[in-house]
Amino acid sequence: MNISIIKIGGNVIDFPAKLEEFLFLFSRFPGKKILVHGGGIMATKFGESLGVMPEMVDGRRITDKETLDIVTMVYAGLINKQVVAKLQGLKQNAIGMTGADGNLIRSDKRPVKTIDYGFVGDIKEVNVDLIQMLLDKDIIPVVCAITHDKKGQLLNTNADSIASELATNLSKNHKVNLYYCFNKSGVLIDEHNDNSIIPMINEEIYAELKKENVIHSGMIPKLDNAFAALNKGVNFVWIGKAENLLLAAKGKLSGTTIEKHRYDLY
Ligand SMILES: Nc1ncnc2c1ncn2[C@@H]1O[C@H](COP(=O)(O)OP(=O)(O)O)[C@@H](O)[C@H]1O
Ligand SMILES: CC(=O)N[C@@H](CCC(=O)OP(=O)(O)O)C(=O)O
Repeated sequence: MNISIIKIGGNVIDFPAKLEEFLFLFSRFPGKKILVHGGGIMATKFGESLGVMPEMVDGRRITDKETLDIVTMVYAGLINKQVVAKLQGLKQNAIGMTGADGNLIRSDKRPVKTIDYGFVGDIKEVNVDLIQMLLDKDIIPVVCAITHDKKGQLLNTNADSIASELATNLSKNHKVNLYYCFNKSGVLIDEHNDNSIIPMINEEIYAELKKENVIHSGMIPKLDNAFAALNKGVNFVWIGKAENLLLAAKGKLSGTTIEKHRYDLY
């Protein structure tokens, strides 16, 4: 089976017109598909309105008890259910899920090393049978950034990592394409110039551009997840603008394609 995993983040979700447009394009996306969403911007705003200030380290949210409650309400509640309702309105039979639902994604609380991330989960197991069952029935999983430890504890897990792990686990039995949609045209040479797209990136170019600080902040975990997926058997990984999703699906140049190692280093 060919499966497409499509991820959207806070920069699309937080703008109603962009979200509507994206969901319309998603509804037109052909074949078996899964939507993974974050919503970090909304969680930050909602937290701040309740006096809970965000703390991020390397693109990951430090998640204390109050923050876990907030992200659960925002990701698993408001965003997930609104997205599912909108997809139903577009005649897409979507089902909203956290990692706890049907034991979809089990994770371990990240061990404390130099930093205590709190209730943040690192993914250990994906219930691929459940996804297979849903896709076989033409039901579209809409997966949010909340997982569980199977001992009763919910955990906050970066949505880029969820998309990458779902893709990797499904690629053992299927041909999987992974699309990271965000607010820019792709990985850029100048992040303020949407025309400066790097059409293809491999790990050598990535290392170089990271050293030069051309690639930084949220793009680092995104690319780490993208390369991890490709190296573990995912067929195709793309990073680009949400509105170019269908162009990417048709193989038209529109964003950044992740490439495997091309050269041996002597
Ligand atoms: N070279 C680069 N090209 C594009 N974006 C970059 C680059 N370097 C850093 N970024 C930043 O990474 C961000 C994307 O990461 P993130 O905010 O985590 O995405 P998402 O919207 O999926 O949550 C961009 O909005 C941009 O500010
Ligand atoms: C542990 C961790 O950092 N979790 C993320 C999950 C949401 C997310 O990934 O949202 P975007 O895709 O919108 O960035 C967070 O709470 O910000």
